[in-house]
Amino acid sequence: MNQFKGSIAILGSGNIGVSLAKGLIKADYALPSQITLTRRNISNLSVLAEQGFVISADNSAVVGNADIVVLAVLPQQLNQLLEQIRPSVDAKKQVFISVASGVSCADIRSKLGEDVQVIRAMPNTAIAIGQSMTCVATDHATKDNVEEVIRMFETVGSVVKINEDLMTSATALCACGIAFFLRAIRAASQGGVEIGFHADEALKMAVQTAKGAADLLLQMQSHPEQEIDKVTSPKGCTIAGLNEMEHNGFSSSLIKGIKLSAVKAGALYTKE
Ligand SMILES: NC(=O)C1=CN([C@@H]2O[C@H](COP(=O)(O)OP(=O)(O)OC[C@H]3O[C@@H](n4cnc5c(N)ncnc54)[C@H](O)[C@@H]3O)[C@@H](O)[C@H]2O)C=CC1
Ligand SMILES: O=C(O)[C@@H]1CCC=N1
Repeated sequence: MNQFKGSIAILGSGNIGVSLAKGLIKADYALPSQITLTRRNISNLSVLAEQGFVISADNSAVVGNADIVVLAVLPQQLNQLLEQIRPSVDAKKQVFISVASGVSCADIRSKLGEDVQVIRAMPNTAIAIGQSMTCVATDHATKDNVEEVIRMFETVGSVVKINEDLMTSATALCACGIAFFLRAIRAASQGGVEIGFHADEALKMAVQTAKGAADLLLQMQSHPEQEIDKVTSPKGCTIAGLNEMEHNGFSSSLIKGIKLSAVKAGALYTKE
């Protein structure tokens, strides 16, 4: 695998920033010494410093030395960050990757300069273990820069390039989506406890069952209903349980939740 040669800055090293940093190292895309992590309170990053990452609270200085800059603060923290780094931006040197929900490439260019290269990426927290579903979009970045960003995120999971206007939908389905599936696994394990298993074994069983379901679809390239049909014996216990769940709104609640998350994902940022 071709290691990235330059320097990466992750500005805002919270949940997703740190997950990305860990994933890139695990995938051998870069060495810890090539990645600088910033955060307002850097004492929270001391464990990562021990692992060889460069740690800083000075966003502006870090941007000046970086080739790839990942913007990983909350949407409501972004404008302040962009103001801090603007003096250090060199449109010919850095490529900006924003993972911030609901902030367009044009919004970022309007703060950093119209000639700046901005690509949006929407990963999920499974990026820490190389299993992210990441959607990538841009409105103007060069083909070479988009290809490098796709290569970067492909080292830590799957990538789909989408139109920028679908980015909030991707946020709901994939970035929020991991929480929805995690809650479903938790609920299944709670059901397992009610029918006789200890919590730890119920969780283990639910996790492996969920993993098997996902892998069946990935490896067989089949449709969920095709696989469900193989489980539901006539007059059997699966169809009884499944229909009871549907009567209680199982699919409907998932669809409604995803739709609400998509609306919210587009409404977290104010341009000022
Ligand atoms: N958490 C997730 O699963 C995903 C989050 N995102 C996006 O990633 C962004 C970050 O989300 P989280 O990691 O969940 O939030 P978080 O709150 O865990 O991380 C944000 C970090 O930025 C730091 N920060 C704030 N202002 C700063 C500044 N001026 N300089 C340096 N650091 C600063 C905060 O101290 C915090 O550690 C958001 O825009 C969110 O929409 C995108 C995909 C998935
Ligand atoms: O909940 C959020 O707002 C962020 C964006 C997608 C995942 N977490």
